[in-house]
Amino acid sequence: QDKTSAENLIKIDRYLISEDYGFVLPHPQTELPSYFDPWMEIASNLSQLIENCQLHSKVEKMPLLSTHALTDYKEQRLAHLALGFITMGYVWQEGSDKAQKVLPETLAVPFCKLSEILDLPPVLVYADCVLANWKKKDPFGPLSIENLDVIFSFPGGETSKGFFLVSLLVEMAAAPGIRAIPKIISAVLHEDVASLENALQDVTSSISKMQDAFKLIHGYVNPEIFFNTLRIYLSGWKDNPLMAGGLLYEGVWKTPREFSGGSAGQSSTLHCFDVLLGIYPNLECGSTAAYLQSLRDYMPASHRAFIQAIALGPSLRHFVLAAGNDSLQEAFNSCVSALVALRDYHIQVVTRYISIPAGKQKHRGCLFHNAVVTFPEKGTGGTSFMCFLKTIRDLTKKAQLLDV
Ligand code: HEM
Ligand SMILES: N#Cc1ccc(NC(=O)NCc2cnc3scc(C#CC4CC4)n23)cc1
Repeated sequence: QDKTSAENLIKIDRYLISEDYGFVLPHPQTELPSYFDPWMEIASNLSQLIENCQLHSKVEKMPLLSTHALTDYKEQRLAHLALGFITMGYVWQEGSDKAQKVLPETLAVPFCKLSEILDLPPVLVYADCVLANWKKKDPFGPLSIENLDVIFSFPGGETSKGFFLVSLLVEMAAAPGIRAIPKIISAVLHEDVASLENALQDVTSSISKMQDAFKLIHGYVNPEIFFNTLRIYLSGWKDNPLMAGGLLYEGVWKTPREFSGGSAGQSSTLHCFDVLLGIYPNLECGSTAAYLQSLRDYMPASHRAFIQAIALGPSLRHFVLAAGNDSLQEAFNSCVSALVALRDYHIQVVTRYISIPAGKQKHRGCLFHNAVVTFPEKGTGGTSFMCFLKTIRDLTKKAQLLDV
């Protein structure tokens, strides 16, 4: 009885996770009822409005709209996405050293209302601009980068679009791996070594396909534009020296509130593989563990619950160790190695897209506005997020099962 309940606990469709798209929102809505045109016009022309310095006046003139009409889940995700883009544009349009400290109530009130409904924070999150920010150009065409487009983008044009679409394709490549997780859990529960080995191979091949998709970044994202333009718009207002106390959400809270910048640490995919394989950044890693844990609050509630359900399930590691079966152990270890390779590749990309452009940056002060604003700045070389990425990569390596 408890086996079937554990198996029911882990069925992905209960968590708004798609068989084909994983955590990606399938076929996102791209339009809202015309009542919301004031929001959609601004969000759809954000780069132009910023470049022509018209964004502020457009937002000030925006009517205070009610979110009552937004009853459908995909409408709510689209509205949170649109208001998220407008908010980041509004706060950062004068550059990272002249942040807007007050968000007008015509933006703050509906944005916070929608955030409450969706259990997301009132800041642009990964689930918005990567998972829900896409459409096919030709609806009957393939899911290839040439046939995909974003719904909204920031200044930096093709680079902004490329960054979100490449991340989307990596998330789509993860779908077979996510789909294999319930199979792994039930194989462990039924001590079915053969099915377990197959399901682990599905995860391994899915992770290597994620890395293949990742390679597209070099053709679609320009390092200088990423670092000097796009990065600014992903920044948040937590522990941010220039926004002490955070952003004032007018008409919502009387005092300013802090929220972290967008981070891919908010992607549920790697959290799932980490928990499945027993890669827990434990407290000895200090800020890494706390930081990763805090990122789960920035995920859709149902995705967060799925990660929790895996954590509460049977331990895959213990079962593989106890089985003492070489080929099973190899299947487990190749899964871990694929994850290490993906994180190694990611670190190389971060070096090319952040460390090198940062090194060319004349005024070093601008480095303050990381999207990850939770680490004290240590200057470019040992810059804090690089330590975070290397810590989590090294933790992944340690998850290998040594020959017993
Ligand atoms: C120009 C390309 C990229 C740059 C500069 C970049 C940079 C970073 C940085 C600085 C972090 C540290 C935490 C944060 O600030 O979010 C991070 C974390 C992360 N990034 Fe990226 N990233 C890039 C592309 C991607 C892509 C395409 C993916 C695939 C989905 C990805 C997945 C992740 C994940 C999962 C984390 C959390 C840390 C981990 O679990 O290893 N990144 N990235
Ligand atoms: N200097 C500097 C510096 C520059 C960048 C960062 N961090 C950063 O861009 N995080 C976001 C990220 C990392 N990897 C991936 S894939 C998709 C996304 C996304 C997104 C939207 C924002 C939710 N991301 C930190 C420091």
